[in-house]
Amino acid sequence: MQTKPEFRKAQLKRLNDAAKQTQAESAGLVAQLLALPQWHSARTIATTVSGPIEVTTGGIIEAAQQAGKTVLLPRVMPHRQMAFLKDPGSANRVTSKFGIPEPPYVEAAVDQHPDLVIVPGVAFVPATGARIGFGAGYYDRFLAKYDGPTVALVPSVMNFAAPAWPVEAFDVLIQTLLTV
Ligand SMILES: Nc1nc2c(c(=O)[nH]1)N(C=O)[C@@H](CNc1ccc(C(=O)N[C@@H](CCC(=O)O)C(=O)O)cc1)CN2
Ligand SMILES: Nc1ncnc2c1ncn2[C@@H]1O[C@H](COP(=O)(O)OP(=O)(O)OP(=O)(O)O)[C@@H](O)[C@H]1O
Repeated sequence: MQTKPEFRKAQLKRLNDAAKQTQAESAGLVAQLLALPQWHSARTIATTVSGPIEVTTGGIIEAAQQAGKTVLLPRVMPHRQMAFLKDPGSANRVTSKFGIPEPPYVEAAVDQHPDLVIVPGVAFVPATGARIGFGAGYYDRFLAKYDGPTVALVPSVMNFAAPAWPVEAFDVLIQTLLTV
């Protein structure tokens, strides 16, 4: 089996090649999310601002706002921690050195206990909930301390019948995986 870094490198190439397909699949995955009971009962939702190779999250953010839910976005912090902060609106996000728009750090806007966390990644095994992300362990660290519901939107290029990477003890399984 490939190591995690080897698998991630090959998978990132596949994600780049499939970017248009992933964009095309996003609306259907978001529609499934909006039908979940976990979505309806959540007052606060943690998601991300998606990049070009990820499932488009703009529709999630809009739907949450329209439903009166609070949108929380991650900000990368020292020691590979993430703070989830209330979305200040697209005009007030600050682009990190990794190119991801993030909320500025405002202590009063931190909420580490969202009612629902939508987890990004580069590959998933829907049958088991296994996930591999971009490789810094941010979500694994966060989810280790989070006990609420988790969901991932899995486009076809990220869908694996079995893990093609080593699943380790600290890898947190995702509870609900939505597929095309
Ligand atoms: N749209 C989106 N936002 C997200 C994530 C995501 O997966 N998608 N994240 C999901 O986690 C967090 C940011 N994730 C990151 C993952 C890796 C690196 C990274 O590899 N940076 C350096 C290496 C740094 C290091 O090794 O400490 C690099 O690219 O060289 C940065 C941010 C929070 N925001
Ligand atoms: N709960 C944790 N506490 C401390 N370190 C952790 C924890 N979870 C993962 N790590 C560390 O994070 C590093 C990256 O893990 P891994 O390669 O699984 O990241 P990933 O799941 O792809 O990334 P991410 O979760 O950011 O999307 C590993 O070196 C691992 O030791």
